[in-house]
Amino acid sequence: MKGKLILEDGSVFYGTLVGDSTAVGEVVFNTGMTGYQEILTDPSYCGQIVALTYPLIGNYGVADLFQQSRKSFVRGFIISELCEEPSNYQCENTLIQYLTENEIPCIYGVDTRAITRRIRSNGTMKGVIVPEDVSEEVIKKYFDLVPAMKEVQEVTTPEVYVMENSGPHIVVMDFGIKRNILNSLHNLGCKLTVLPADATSEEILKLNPDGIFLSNGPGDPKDVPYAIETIKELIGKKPIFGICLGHQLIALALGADTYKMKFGHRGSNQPVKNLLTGRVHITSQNHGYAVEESSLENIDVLITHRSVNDNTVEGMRHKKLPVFSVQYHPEASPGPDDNTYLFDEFMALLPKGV
Ligand SMILES: NC(=O)CC[C@H](N)C(=O)O
Repeated sequence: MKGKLILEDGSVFYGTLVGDSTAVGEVVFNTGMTGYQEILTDPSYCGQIVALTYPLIGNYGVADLFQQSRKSFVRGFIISELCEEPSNYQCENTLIQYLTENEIPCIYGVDTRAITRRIRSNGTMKGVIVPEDVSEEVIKKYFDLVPAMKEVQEVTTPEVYVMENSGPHIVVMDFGIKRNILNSLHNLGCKLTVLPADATSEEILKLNPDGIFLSNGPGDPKDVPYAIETIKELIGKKPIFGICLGHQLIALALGADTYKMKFGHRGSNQPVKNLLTGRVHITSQNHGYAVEESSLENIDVLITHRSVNDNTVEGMRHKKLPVFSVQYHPEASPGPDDNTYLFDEFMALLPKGV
């Protein structure tokens, strides 16, 4: 079926819909050449319509192995050329079938580079995907739909679960965690107890963990004030490591501030400088908010990493307490393995970690 994507600035892009896709969300772009299934199932994209800048998507199909969470939480997907004949030894299904079976709205055959240029000039915008004949009036109604601000509640685990192991015990606060973060910690021997986002500090400390991990997740970090309060109560009591949303929540809990970036960082080729070693690592990223550097001035933290592209804060460490975090995704999936050393650094902070 023919369809269109309408952006908040009034621009319209015509293409083909998978099924009779309809979607409304914040339109963002990802520059990764591969990893479309990991992007689809990364809960941090909940509430967003993702445009992929790489021109050919679907060419290696989909497989359960790449799944990063129980389902896809993206509101929609925008593709230039959708490959319907994948070729790969791991391929279990075609992308188009996966999108259809999982009812993920998608428009393809559109100029994703033009869309990206719009977003880069105007900043992240709301967008709507609809069949071609849908009237202006209905489209306006979609735009007026206030996006649900409860994304973390939508993606977090509904119940506590444990991944057994013989090493240190980590409590994971799940704000929308990617499977490869859990696997990265589990592969290092950690026993993981995964708690919902609204777990209290008493519930966490009662488990007497060796360390606490704060996950990635969707939306504005300021939309989860209850988690900020919990983290305030945990800082200094146990070693803490945070990734992406977890990093932003640590900053807010320490009294620093976060802000919305113009169009964010999403892709698997983002250069980040480790200021402690001087080395530049290629990183996988997916974030639209960042920690405000000036707000860290009077707080006891050291900026440890910076984006080489725009100098924004990409990592920090408390000067006295065992708390550190990064804005990017060291577990990759998709992306390079350059940054797995951060999980080793977390292990080194734990009483039973090495
Ligand atoms: N990957 C993440 O955890 C994203 C964090 C936050 N939702 C942001 O967009 O900045």
